[in-house]
Amino acid sequence: MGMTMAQKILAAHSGHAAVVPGQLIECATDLVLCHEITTPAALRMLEERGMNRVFDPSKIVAIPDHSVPAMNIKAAKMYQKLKSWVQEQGIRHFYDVGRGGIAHVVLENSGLLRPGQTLVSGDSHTCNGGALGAFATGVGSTDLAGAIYAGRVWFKVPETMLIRVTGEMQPGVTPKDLVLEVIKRIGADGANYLAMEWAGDTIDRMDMEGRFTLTNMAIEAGGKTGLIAVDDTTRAYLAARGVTPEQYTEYTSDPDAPYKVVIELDASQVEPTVAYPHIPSNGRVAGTDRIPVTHAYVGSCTNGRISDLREVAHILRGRRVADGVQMIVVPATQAIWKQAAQEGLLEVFVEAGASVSYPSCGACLGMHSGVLGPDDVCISSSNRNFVGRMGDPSAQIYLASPATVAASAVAGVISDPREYAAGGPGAAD
Ligand SMILES: CC(C)[C@H](C(=O)O)[C@@H](O)C(=O)O
Ligand code: SF4
Repeated sequence: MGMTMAQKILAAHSGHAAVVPGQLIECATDLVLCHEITTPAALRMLEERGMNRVFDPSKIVAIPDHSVPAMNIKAAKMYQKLKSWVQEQGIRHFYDVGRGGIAHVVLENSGLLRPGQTLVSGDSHTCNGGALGAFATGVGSTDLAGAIYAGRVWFKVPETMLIRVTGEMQPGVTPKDLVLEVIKRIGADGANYLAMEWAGDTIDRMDMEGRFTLTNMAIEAGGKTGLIAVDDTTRAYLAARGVTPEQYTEYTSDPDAPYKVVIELDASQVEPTVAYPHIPSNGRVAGTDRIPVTHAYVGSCTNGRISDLREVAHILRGRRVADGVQMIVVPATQAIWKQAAQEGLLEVFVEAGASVSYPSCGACLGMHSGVLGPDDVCISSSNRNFVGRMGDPSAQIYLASPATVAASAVAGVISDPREYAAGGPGAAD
């Protein structure tokens, strides 16, 4: 019996020639990503036991991103804790405020995360990194403490769900719509503890940014991680970041790999999709109900990348955000912010009446910089629409692609972005 990519990576990190789904292994971690929300708890555990050390300072990547710049004293203390630990332990890969941004997106772009590696972090969207052919997953603070101290974690080897996507996406349809469609089909627990491996000609043609959007949302279906095999697109992406093929290992699933389930998706049949409150699996076709919105948010580790911002600018150029709608655009990292500025995208957003914010998780999880009030209705490019996720529990969150968010911001009601192709409603020319 062959092995899946997930099995092969885990076997290589646990000293076994082969592993089988369900097997408990002790696995070496190549990278540990640390942010200021969950790391302090892990550090406290280690300190209380006199175990305050790191297994390898060059394999820890520290990036404050959730509550930065600090909005209150508690947040300032968490940031201080991360920063003082970084200094005390000689951690080299520290992306301070002003030099980083949302951790998952900073990491994917850094050249530090490479195919064949294992990555853990105290953050559920660590699965994002799986688009690079790495086994990347979120862990709790106790496992995080173990990883920081010993560079090892316990895993149960997951079974794999193969999602084979074929065909051309219609214009106006994006990877976000594909992943919302898959989660709608399988349910928010449809991939519980499964590795979600994406393949097929649609994925082969997709750029890395779109692939990260797919693997990022594995956790919204309960997945242990998302995975995409390395191809020329991945290799070129890594080469552009100075990573050479000798620095990584490519794993692919065997033809007779034991997939638990195979999902077939015809991309040409997928429409712009919106996940209605309060669960990401509650997808419907965008614009079916023209629901009035008070807020529009573009950002997060799912959809705050440069290609997302370009799509938003494409719709906003020459148009205005509807009166009564507060739109915020949050480039995911400093580098993306700079790129967006150079391309004139930020000017388009400001001209349209949107507010451009500094890179952070703030609005995505209702911490700062865009918290929703009672009964607010937000169309969001993020990944979670749980009760209270972005602020008041009575607020309603609808998840969608950046294009759908932009179209809805202009219309003032949830809309199909295909109506906003050049020359559509409100266009300047
Ligand atoms: C704060 C953090 C632990 C959390 C997570 O793990 O996902 C956050 O990033 C989120 O998206 O809800
Ligand atoms: S952007 Fe949102 S989903 Fe991503 S890590 Fe930050 S809070 Fe979590």
